Amino acid sequence: MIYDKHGVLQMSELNFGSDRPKAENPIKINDVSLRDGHQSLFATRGRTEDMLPVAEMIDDAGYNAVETWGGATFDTMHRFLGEDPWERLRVLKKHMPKTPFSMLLRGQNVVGYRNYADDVVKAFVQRSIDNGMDIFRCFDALNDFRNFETAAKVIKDNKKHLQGVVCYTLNQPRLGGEVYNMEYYINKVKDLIEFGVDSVCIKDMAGLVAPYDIYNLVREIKKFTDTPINLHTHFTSGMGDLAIFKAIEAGVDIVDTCIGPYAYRTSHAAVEPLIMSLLGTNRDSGMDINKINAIAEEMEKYIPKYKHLDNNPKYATTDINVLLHQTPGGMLSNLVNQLKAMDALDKLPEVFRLLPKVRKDLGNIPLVTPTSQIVGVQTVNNVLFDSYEGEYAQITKEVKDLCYGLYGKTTHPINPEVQKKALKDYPRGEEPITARPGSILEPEMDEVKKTFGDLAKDIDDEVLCALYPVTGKRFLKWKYGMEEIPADVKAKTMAEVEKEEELVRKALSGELTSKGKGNGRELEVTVDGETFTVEINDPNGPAAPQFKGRKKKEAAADETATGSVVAPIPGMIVECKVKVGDEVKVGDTLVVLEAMKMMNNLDAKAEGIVKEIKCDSGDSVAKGDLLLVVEPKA
Ligand SMILES: O=C(O)CCCC[C@@H]1SC[C@@H]2NC(=O)N[C@@H]21
Repeated sequence: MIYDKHGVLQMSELNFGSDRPKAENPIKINDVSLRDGHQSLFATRGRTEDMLPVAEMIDDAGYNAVETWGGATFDTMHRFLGEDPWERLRVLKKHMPKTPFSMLLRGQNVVGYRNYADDVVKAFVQRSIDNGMDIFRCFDALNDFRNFETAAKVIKDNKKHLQGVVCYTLNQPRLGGEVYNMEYYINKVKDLIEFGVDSVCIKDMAGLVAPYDIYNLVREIKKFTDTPINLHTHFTSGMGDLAIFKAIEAGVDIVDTCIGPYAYRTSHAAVEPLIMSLLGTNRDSGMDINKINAIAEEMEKYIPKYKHLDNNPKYATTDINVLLHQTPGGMLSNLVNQLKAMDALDKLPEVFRLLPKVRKDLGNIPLVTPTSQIVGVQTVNNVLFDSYEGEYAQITKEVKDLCYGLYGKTTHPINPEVQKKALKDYPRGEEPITARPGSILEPEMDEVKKTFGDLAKDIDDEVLCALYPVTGKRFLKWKYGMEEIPADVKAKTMAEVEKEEELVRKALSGELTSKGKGNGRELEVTVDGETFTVEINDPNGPAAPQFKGRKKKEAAADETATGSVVAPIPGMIVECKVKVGDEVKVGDTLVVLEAMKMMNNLDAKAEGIVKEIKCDSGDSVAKGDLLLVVEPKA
């Protein structure tokens, strides 16, 4: 008896434990907290040390699989956290030997933002397997499955699980093109099955799928295949839980969830209500809610370390606007941060307004890493540079590559005018290719070995450098003690986090004096001899104050001097292409600047001789920083 005579639910009567009768067709549940959960909520900054306390508990909870790696984790770990991504995989595997590990692999883009050569893809997948990976959720941002071929072969040769992904997106009716419909998705699923995948994932990376749409889609798929179907959706619009429920009703086999503290907003449905909602039904997961609850309570303890990374200033946990701009959560927070750094946050509405147009220009592609980044950043460039140089004045290298066909086949043809502009003087030629991109890319691993020499001590180091040459090199110097890990990269203890929170509290209550950043929103405070900058958000507003870290001295840029080349946007110097004394002509590339993961060539605007160089590979630069001086020809 679950209800008493008044119809009131008697919780004590429910058998919450995993010893309850097994359901007819139990839903299989994945946990994605340790990868997509913190990627979606906390800019992928989750540290291994905060995963270990729950690792064994998660391993014991009866999940189908646990997503521990891939996506943006590889990038953020070595770049921002000073952590070796391979080591995380090994350590987690030691603590979680029972549950299969799953990773998000961006097909030929691996865990980066461009298509890599086949030898890099092979080496990466092989080392992932050797280090403990079991299930490869393999996707391509254009749904061009030729980009799976190289990775799939290694996965299959090693008898690991290949989960093929169809990226789910919506039409933008205002802009025409009704391509993303039932027929499209059914054909894509059929293509995957023919490809030989072990399971299929419908990946709704932005949280767009409506409950009845997924219901109908799963029903249709179930008519022609027994291949297990996995739904991955985000909560963002608020439809996530409803979509999962309808998919379960339609017979979906596996769903992705997060544990409470890492769930909702731009992340995923929480596992707890799902387990409870299905209890006693034919799709009961069989999982023990008490075990999950214990994990949630442990995870809560570490949230103070990450709360400041949650950029959402709103009280609402849902955002229906995502159905219009369709930008995945991970990309949204990136856009906001970058516009902030450029003092251009007021341009965000304009970026959202133009984003669908840029998406259409670039072939009406799904927006998922790296295309979300490529389209988002190009839109930012169009907004910021448009006023004085016309649309597409600063085209990123990745847009040029996309126009050339280096990412694969776009859903619709690219706007010919944009394509022509992008491919002007493109080094591989001005005529786009139609072949599988990997088939024309020259091998890269030998060059990596030569370039990094003794610094890369093993194949894992080499693969890291192949994927991320500049930040990879910097990371290896930290790893082998050749350079000190900067303070803002090092992990903070809970005591330090608490001290920072205390500082912010004091700053807000007026106990600390402002050293006047002018606008009254930043305070410089000294505690125990250390100087900190504390950014104060509107104390009356809903957002928490943000701790910004140790104050850095920055040289003022000489923006006015003739021949000065300054950073037009903040970013990181990848390469300075010239040296002092070089003669340059208009259009010659002087510097390659990475901004928001995209490469921008900064070209000479006038003829002259390079007089001074003020930047080096790996330098972080702010907007307006002086990079070099070119003395104009008389
Ligand atoms: O924080 C960083 O700088 C690293 C990640 C940046 C890009 C992420 S990757 C996942 C998400 N999707 C995108 O297109 N961009 C973000």
